[in-house]
Order: sequence, then C-alpha cells, then structure tokens
Amino acid sequence: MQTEMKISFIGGGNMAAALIGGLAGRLAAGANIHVVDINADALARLAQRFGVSSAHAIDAQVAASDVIVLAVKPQQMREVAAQLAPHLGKQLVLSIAAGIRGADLSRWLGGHGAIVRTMPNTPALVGRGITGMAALPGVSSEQRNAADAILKAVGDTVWLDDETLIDPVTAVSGSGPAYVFYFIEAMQQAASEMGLSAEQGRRLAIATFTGAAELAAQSDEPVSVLRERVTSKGGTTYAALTSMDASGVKEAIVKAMHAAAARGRELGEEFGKD
Ligand SMILES: NC(=O)C1=CN([C@@H]2O[C@H](COP(=O)(O)OP(=O)(O)OC[C@H]3O[C@@H](n4cnc5c(N)ncnc54)[C@H](O)[C@@H]3O)[C@@H](O)[C@H]2O)C=CC1
Ligand SMILES: O=C(O)[C@@H]1CCC=N1
Repeated sequence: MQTEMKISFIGGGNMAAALIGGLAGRLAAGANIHVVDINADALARLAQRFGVSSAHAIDAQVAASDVIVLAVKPQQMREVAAQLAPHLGKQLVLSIAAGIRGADLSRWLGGHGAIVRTMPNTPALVGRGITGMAALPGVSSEQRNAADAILKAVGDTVWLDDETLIDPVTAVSGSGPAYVFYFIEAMQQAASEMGLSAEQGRRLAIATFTGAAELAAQSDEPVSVLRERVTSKGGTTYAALTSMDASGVKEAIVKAMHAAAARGRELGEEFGKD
C-alpha cells in the first residue's frame, strides 16, 4: 500500500477500531489515519491505542483525504453523507455499512460516483479479516486498487460483480465472527459443565476452532471429508453429530444466515427511502 495515503474514518466504533488497529501497524505510525466521531470517549480510545488524529466533526483533514471510510451505523449514514457531501471532490468513499445501497449513498453524497461498498469483519484487528467488496461504476481502476490495498492490509478481499451479493456476504463473513464466538461460548459452557476449568475450556475450544479452520484452509479436500475423518462409526463424534442433527443445528444455522441477509436487504429499504 502507498504509505502516504491519507485515510479518514467517519465513525470510530467497533468495526472502525478493528480496521484502524489492523491498518495502524502497517502505515507509518498511524500518522495518516484520521477519525471523526461525535463520541469523545471513542476518539480518546482510538487516539490512545493507535495514535491517530481525531475530530468531533467533519473537518479540513477529511476533505484532504484520499480515502474516506464511512463507518457509522446504517441508521446514521444518510445524515453523515449530507454532512460530508460539501467536502467531496475526488476522494474515494468506502462504505462498510450493512444494507445501505450504493445508489442511495451516491444520491445522499450529491451524486458522488467514486464509492466502493465493502463488508469487512472484526478479525481485521488481528490482520485476519475478510472483506466483500463491490465498486460502483464511477470508481477508477486506481481507486479500486487503493480500496483493495486498504482491506488487504487487514486480511483478504473478495470482489463481487453484483452489489446485491453484499447482503449474502454480510450473512456469511460480516456477521460470521459472532456465530463462531457463539459456538465457542457453547463449547466453553459444556467444558465447564463437564469439569474442566474456565481456562482449560477456553484454550481447548479456541485452539480447536483455529486448528480446524487452518486445516480446512490448507486442505484440498471438502470440509465434509475432513468432518468424516473425525467421525468414527459408533464413536464419540458420531454421538455428538447425531445429537446435533436431531436438534436441527445445521438447519438452524442456515436459517439464521438467511435471516441476516434478509435484514441487510431490509436495512437498505428502510434507510434508503427518499
Ligand atoms: N461490528 C461489526 O462486526 C461490523 C460492522 N459493520 C458496519 O460498520 C458500521 C459501524 O458498526 P459498528 O462499528 O459495529 O458500530 P458502533 O456503534 O460501534 O460505531 C459507530 C460509531 O459511529 C459514531 N457516530 C454516530 N453518529 C455519528 C456522526 N454523525 N458522525 C460521526 N460519528 C458518528 C458513534 O459514536 C460510534 O462510535 C455499521 O454500518 C455496520 O453495519 C460492518 C461489518 C462488521
Ligand atoms: O450486525 C450488524 O448489523 C453488523 C454488520 C455485520 C456485522 N455487524
């Protein structure tokens, strides 16, 4: 990534902190990252953790940025876009908001065309994020490369030709870390019920996730084959998976992910109205 790139974040909450934390170590001392947030505590935390500059409202530093990342809640996006519109020129705007459609954002930004919709996830904080990305037609190839470089600095990227696929991406990887944490929480609870200490349960459950995920990533075989290899006929895994199937765990996960994607579409309709 070009180290002189100036990046401003509007909104310095959870996801911005994950992106900034991932980026800060990769840009010169975080000097080129600027954050605007109406919450003084959020700004103080980010300045202290990552040494970024900050402001309570959109300012000249935002206007002077190469890239502006919109990292507020979908509900706040329209108001923020209206505040940003008078400051826009050639900057590339990255939106990380769930649901908010590119065409609506462009309209709120006074017809600005250089917009890339993205759906990152919080493992960006440790450089292991994955981001779905869709560029509006007004994005130059140079800007597309800049957007890719920013998100690649905190993990991997998946480009989509069709912006509507951002909702499924949100359901898979945007919200996905929460499903994984939920599963780990359940494993920790069971570990504790069966007599392991909290620390033992935590280490066993988390290492199982990272180890299995790494094995799946490095293997040429489908995950179903990897699963079968753990599952001895009549053994312990078989007992667990039979119990999960009887409880409809897989169907529940699939249904939940459809609900997440549907909520993304709903947010777009709810907050995209004129
Ligand atoms: N948390 C996550 O895992 C992910 C979140 N996202 C998206 O990121 C966006 C932000 O989500 P979170 O960081 O979780 O929310 P958050 O609530 O932690 O952060 C939002 C921040 O925006 C600030 N803010 C509100 N109004 C503002 C304004 N007018 N000007 C400047 N700052 C303002 C708030 O003070 C807050 O610090 C959402 O649109 C969400 O869909 C996308 C991917 C993953
Ligand atoms: O829950 C949400 O709406 C956001 C988008 C993906 C993860 N968090």
